[in-house]
Amino acid sequence: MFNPSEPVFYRHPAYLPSDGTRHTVIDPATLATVGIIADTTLTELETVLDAAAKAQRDWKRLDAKTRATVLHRIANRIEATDMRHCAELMSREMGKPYPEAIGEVANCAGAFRYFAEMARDEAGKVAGTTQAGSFQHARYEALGTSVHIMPFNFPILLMCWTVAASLASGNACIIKPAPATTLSTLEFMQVFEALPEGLIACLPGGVELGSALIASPKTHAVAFTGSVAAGKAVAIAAAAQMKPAVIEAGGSDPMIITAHAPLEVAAAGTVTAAFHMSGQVCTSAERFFVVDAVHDAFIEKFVAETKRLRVGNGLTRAEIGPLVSEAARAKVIRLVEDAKAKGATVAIGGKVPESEPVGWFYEPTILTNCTPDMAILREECFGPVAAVMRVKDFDEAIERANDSEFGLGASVFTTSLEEAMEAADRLEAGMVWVNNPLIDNDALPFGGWKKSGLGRELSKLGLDAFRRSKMVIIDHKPVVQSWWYPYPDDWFYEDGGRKHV
Ligand SMILES: NC(=O)c1ccc[n+]([C@@H]2O[C@H](COP(=O)([O-])OP(=O)(O)OC[C@H]3O[C@@H](n4cnc5c(N)ncnc54)[C@H](O)[C@@H]3O)[C@@H](O)[C@H]2O)c1
Repeated sequence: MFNPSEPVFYRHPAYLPSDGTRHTVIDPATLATVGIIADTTLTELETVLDAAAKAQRDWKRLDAKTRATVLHRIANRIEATDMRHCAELMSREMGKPYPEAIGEVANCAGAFRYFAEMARDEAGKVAGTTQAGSFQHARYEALGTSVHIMPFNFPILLMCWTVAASLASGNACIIKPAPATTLSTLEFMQVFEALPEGLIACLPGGVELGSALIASPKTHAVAFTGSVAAGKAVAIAAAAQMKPAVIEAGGSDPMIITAHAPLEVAAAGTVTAAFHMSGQVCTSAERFFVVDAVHDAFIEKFVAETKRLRVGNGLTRAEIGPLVSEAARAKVIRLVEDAKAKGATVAIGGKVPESEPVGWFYEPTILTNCTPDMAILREECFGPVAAVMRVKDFDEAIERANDSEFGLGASVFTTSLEEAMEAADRLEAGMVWVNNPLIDNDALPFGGWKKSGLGRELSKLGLDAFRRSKMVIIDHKPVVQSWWYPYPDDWFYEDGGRKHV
């Protein structure tokens, strides 16, 4: 059994790498080594892809009901398994507070149940026919083997969203976890026990392995979640192979506090939206636009709520764990210092906590008096920092919120129905939340506009990403069609030219 004081050396049980490189996972709270992982070699990759192709040939031929039964078994297994070890590994790998890690894993069963039933519900479309005696329809079929390239921040939940849809569509799945969160992902793989051998695999590795998976002729679809820069590279690499790719990229979500905001609720909600997982949620609220009429009252409450947060190791009673890496914290420091140099005021935080000198911690921070020339209003910060800008009114807030190359999510706190509906209409984002940020729903499409992504996860769109349509026309009463060769004589002018169609 896992011993937290001993680093783990991990080799994938099915494919033991012999001569590959290794990477070390460091606990960002203590800087201790959590594990040393043997990365997948390109030779091993071929073996895994061949096994996936073999398993997929049978999997895709199964009837939808049987496939759904297997997916429900996976969901049952997730619900029945003691996931404390997996959650603890996740906390130690990337700093996520333990209750959030256990919550993430517990939430995964829903996607398997949802896609199991959705794939059963419809497998295509029967169209009204263009002529009698013809059965004209489109059916959905599996693509083959899908590649799932994952980020560190929700290594298991986000993997389940696309893996469930892909399996339900009849595909094999190859998962490439983020190097930092390989151990918890490998630990979670036990829930796939009910699947035929070879149909799913988790391969440790970095960018080189991810690129090889996309380039391989043995893979047929890509699901990527990560930064905008990597997402662009993945989209281009997939396009070069004409492979469909769902790209879930980064963001810098706006949060609007209107003159009609319920301030108590807004202060509590924004603390979670900004600082949940130390701001390392793709839909973390980073840019705050607060209407002048309530600005000072809101900031007072926002600061008071933030004071209640405890910074510390995610395995202790702390809400704010460390950033995932030294580089991640360096970026936060750069953005805060740039904002301060350009006139921002630190309302709270703005520094490395004295209580946590070892790990990659940063205090939950509120910056006021922010202006659009500050890098923090242009770049994704991905840290526990709320950059607040005072705006004249609701219209200015919407305009400022949309002034971004990102378009993942956007949130508003208001009790005005008119403002809520206006915000839903006018915000340029793939997801809009009014009075309840960060929520998702398996039945609704998840994804971003602009540079925040291409394609959608979850919902029917998330299923369609892993299947291809085939138009099928069957004439069950065969007749010679009027337009078939040779052309009838009366289609010609007397001089031999064609008259009309
Ligand atoms: N839109 C969403 O749903 C969503 C959800 C979670 C996280 N994110 C974003 O993810 C980022 C944080 O995650 P991260 O730091 O792990 O992201 P990252 O881009 O550094 O890495 C993500 C994954 O891509 C792989 N990778 C990187 N470059 C690659 C390439 N050229 N070819 C193939 N694979 C490549 C990495 O090894 C890793 O597995 C943030 O920007 C966050 O906003 C987005």
